[in-house]
Amino acid sequence: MNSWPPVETTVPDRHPDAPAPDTELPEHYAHCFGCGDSVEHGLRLRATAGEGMTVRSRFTVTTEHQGAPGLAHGGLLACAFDEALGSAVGHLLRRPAVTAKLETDFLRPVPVGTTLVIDAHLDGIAGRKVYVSAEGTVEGTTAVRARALFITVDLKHFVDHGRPEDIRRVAENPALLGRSIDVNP
Ligand SMILES: CCCCCCCC/C=C\CCCCCCCC(=O)SCCNC(=O)CCNC(=O)[C@H](O)C(C)(C)COP(=O)(O)OP(=O)(O)OC[C@H]1O[C@@H](n2cnc3c(N)ncnc32)[C@H](O)[C@@H]1OP(=O)(O)O
Repeated sequence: MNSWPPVETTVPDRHPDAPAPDTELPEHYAHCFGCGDSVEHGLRLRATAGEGMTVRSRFTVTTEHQGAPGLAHGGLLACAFDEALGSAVGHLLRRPAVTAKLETDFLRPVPVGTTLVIDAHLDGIAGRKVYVSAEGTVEGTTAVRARALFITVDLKHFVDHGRPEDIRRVAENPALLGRSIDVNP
């Protein structure tokens, strides 16, 4: 296995405004496929802040998430990890960030009807680069591991690149961003 993080990093402190351990984390965007309650067949990940630089997420696999009969689609599992890892970065650092690289190891199939518990850990930062990893277990057995590089960005990143009508909807109704992000800090 390659060394991780792949570059020299420092381990940051939790942001002073990071949610306390055991706090249930809100969805970050109502229309997010990973966590949004408005997305009918979305993953609806639920997350809780952990101790130190950790966040625990849970994803229950439904019939809409199949790739093979009765088994979760690997791409959707990767999506669940993207969300879980991004949630750790966003909530613990209180900074917007986007995924630049995401790698997954699928060790065991994940059946429909089971809940994957994803423990994400923020491993280190180097400038704008944030390295984070996670392990997903089903009934105590490791099923998926993932590692990712997130890059911190300004909120302007989303305004510049997002579809204008969606940006406008959020500006008109900031509640779409849940309680995670203060658009007028
Ligand atoms: C007040 C705020 C509070 C906030 C907190 C709220 C709580 C929030 C809770 C929850 C959060 C949400 C959870 C969501 C989870 C899902 C996230 C997603 O799915 S994001 C969508 C998919 N990803 C994209 O769309 C990115 C597309 N890519 C880009 O836009 C650019 O490529 C970007 C921004 C990633 C980098 O572009 P550049 O121009 O800004 O910067 P450059 O110089 O290219 O890269 C910076 C450094 O990173 C390295 N880098 C970039 N990409 C790399 C890669 N693929 N592999 C290795 N290194 C890479 C570069 O080599 C450079 O390194 P060197 O500083 O020179 O050492």
